[in-house]
Amino acid sequence: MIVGVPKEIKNHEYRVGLTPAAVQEFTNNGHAVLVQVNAGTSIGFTDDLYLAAGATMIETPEEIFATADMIVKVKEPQPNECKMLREGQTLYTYLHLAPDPVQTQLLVESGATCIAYETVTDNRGTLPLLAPMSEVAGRMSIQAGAHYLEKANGGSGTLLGGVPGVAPGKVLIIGGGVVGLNAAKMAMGLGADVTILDRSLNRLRELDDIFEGRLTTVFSTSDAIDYYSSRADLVVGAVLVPGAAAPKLLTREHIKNMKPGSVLVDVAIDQGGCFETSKATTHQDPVYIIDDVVHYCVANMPGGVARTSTMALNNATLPFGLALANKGPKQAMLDDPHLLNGLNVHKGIVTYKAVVDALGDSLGLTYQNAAEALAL
Ligand SMILES: NC(=O)C1=CN([C@@H]2O[C@H](COP(=O)(O)OP(=O)(O)OC[C@H]3O[C@@H](n4cnc5c(N)ncnc54)[C@H](O)[C@@H]3O)[C@@H](O)[C@H]2O)C=CC1
Ligand SMILES: CC(=O)C(=O)O
Ligand SMILES: [Mg+2]
Repeated sequence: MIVGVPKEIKNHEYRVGLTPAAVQEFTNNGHAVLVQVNAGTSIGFTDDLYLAAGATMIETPEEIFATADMIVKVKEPQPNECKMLREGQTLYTYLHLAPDPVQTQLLVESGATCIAYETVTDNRGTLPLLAPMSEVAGRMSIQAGAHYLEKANGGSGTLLGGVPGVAPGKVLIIGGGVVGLNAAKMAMGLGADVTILDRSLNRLRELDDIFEGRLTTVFSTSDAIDYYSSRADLVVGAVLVPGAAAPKLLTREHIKNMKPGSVLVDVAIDQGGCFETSKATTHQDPVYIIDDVVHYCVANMPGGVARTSTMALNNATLPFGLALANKGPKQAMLDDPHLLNGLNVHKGIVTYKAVVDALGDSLGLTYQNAAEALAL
């Protein structure tokens, strides 16, 4: 098949869908790969490296979208990219549709087969194509939080690790999955006082074991959020209900009761955010302040460390990408229920239940099971 890799166009998004090493795997399997000129140059993946891996370099995204059977990207397609997709073409990338009616409508209209990295599953019940970026974003959340706690950056002037004789800063992490675990590792490494909330008791047990009791685990209730957020210097939003819009767990009232100069990092913003006052921001303009609380809500945090993130993402996406190319998308999904779980839209039908639950009424969508839709 012909695989196309356009340059990412979201604000300060320097990741790229395929590394040169991944391109080599596709060409070794007999596929043609079209890569947009300069798609990876800024992170050291030069056009020469792609050429050496067997890619053909293409000047414009229009030509790539017009020619490729499968488009491999990182971020959700922007409106002008959605309009270039067509029936019979496969899109393999992050989508995050539940909080995004505009993109959902455009993908439905395109007729394309749209596979969302973030809803592909595995045998362990986790999300293997989301996990690497959650590892990155979880680690970055503490770096970002520490930065904005500095006085000159709008924060209270608190050092997360404290110093001998001065207590460390308090970090509250809401959601103890992959983002939460990685945020905790970084915060503990800095010497902060860390509390994690989760709805899963089993997950809280695992976290207690991993950190040998050195952090506080608390079952997530609104009462617990009330208590711990009012004392926190930094709150990281890290909940996920797969494919669905994030629940708004930290309300405007909670935020009013927080200490002035405290910082919120809403990593869950790509699913709409889990704080009532969150709205998506960019790497160029990452923060805003409401009720004296700094809000950091960058929806593509891993784009900030694009070289590490591109390699981490490709490690996870490559096996499924090769299956899609080698078997053809339909057979690859029918053979692998975990990949089939990634299918969100096919021939104008939304095949992911949580997306229809979030947007079905407003967009007039009806749900159809992914395997049935593929048979059409
Ligand atoms: N902004 C960005 O650049 C990035 C955002 N993300 C997002 O971060 C979010 C978290 O992702 P992961 O950690 O990989 O998910 P995960 O599935 O590993 O963990 C989510 C955790 O939230 C918990 N949870 C669900 N409802 C809860 C509630 N009401 N209260 C407390 N905990 C609750 C679950 O039990 C689970 O442990 C997702 O929305 C993901 O898309 C991930 C990477 C980059
Ligand atoms: C997961 C996601 O949205 C990102 O890595 O940008
Ligand atoms: Mg206040």
